[in-house]
Amino acid sequence: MASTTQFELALELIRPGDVIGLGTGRAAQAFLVELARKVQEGLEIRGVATSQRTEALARTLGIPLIELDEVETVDLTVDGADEIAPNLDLIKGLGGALIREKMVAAASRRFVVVAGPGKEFDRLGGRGVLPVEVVPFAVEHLRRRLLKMGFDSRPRMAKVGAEWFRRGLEGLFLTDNGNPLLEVAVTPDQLANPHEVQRQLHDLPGVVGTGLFLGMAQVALIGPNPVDSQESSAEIARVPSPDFANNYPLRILTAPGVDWDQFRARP
Ligand SMILES: O=C(CO)[C@H](O)[C@H](O)COP(=O)(O)O
Repeated sequence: MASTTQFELALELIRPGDVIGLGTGRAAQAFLVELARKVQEGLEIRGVATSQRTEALARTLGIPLIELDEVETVDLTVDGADEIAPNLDLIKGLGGALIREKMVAAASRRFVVVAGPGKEFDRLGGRGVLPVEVVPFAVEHLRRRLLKMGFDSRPRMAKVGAEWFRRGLEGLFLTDNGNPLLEVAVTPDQLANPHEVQRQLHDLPGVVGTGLFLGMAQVALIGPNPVDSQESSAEIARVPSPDFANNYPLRILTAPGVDWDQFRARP
């Protein structure tokens, strides 16, 4: 158990024939590398990618892919998170894939978060940023509407040089859906009732979706994540050395009402 990583433990939840939701971000991609190894050894699964970036990496690694359109349910989704609250409410989407990630998670019988240190917060909003995807029409108008609701925001700008950041009009970052991403400043007090905030934001015409993933994750596996740069997929291919993994305790968090042993056994 000492040298088990969060990615190896997530792998143990997979059964032959499963459809696996493939998350986006460093932790999700480290899981992809482990999954690819199992596929090479003969494990038969099909993956549903949550972003173009993940799709490209999965293809490179030889993981068979299908579209979400082809299935009603995904057996297991493994994805990262930006914030994990004690009840496993999450903030996701700082990697820009929140809408597809949420669609795949919503279709999943089981949704497991893999994360490195630093993602756990006593209260949602601890990191101070909530990603919100909006339509490209009248972004400044939308920002003013948000400000009147008490939410300051700024549009994410395209990062030149990182291949997965698509450059949009006026230098805005655009998601895989072709939409800008607003980084909304939030505090734990503002997110004290995250369901209400979710409702308010969804009620605003022009908002496509938020990075609030409420009541969706059943398990979070927190452990070493050795990938500390998103600058190239070469970085992503780095996997934990046994020594690195040994130095971090693996922690298993469950949502209210979820028992790890039952979850793991999966009838
Ligand atoms: O939601 C996400 C992408 O939209 C990522 O899962 C989240 O940003 C965590 O990424 P990382 O594992 O790189 O810290």
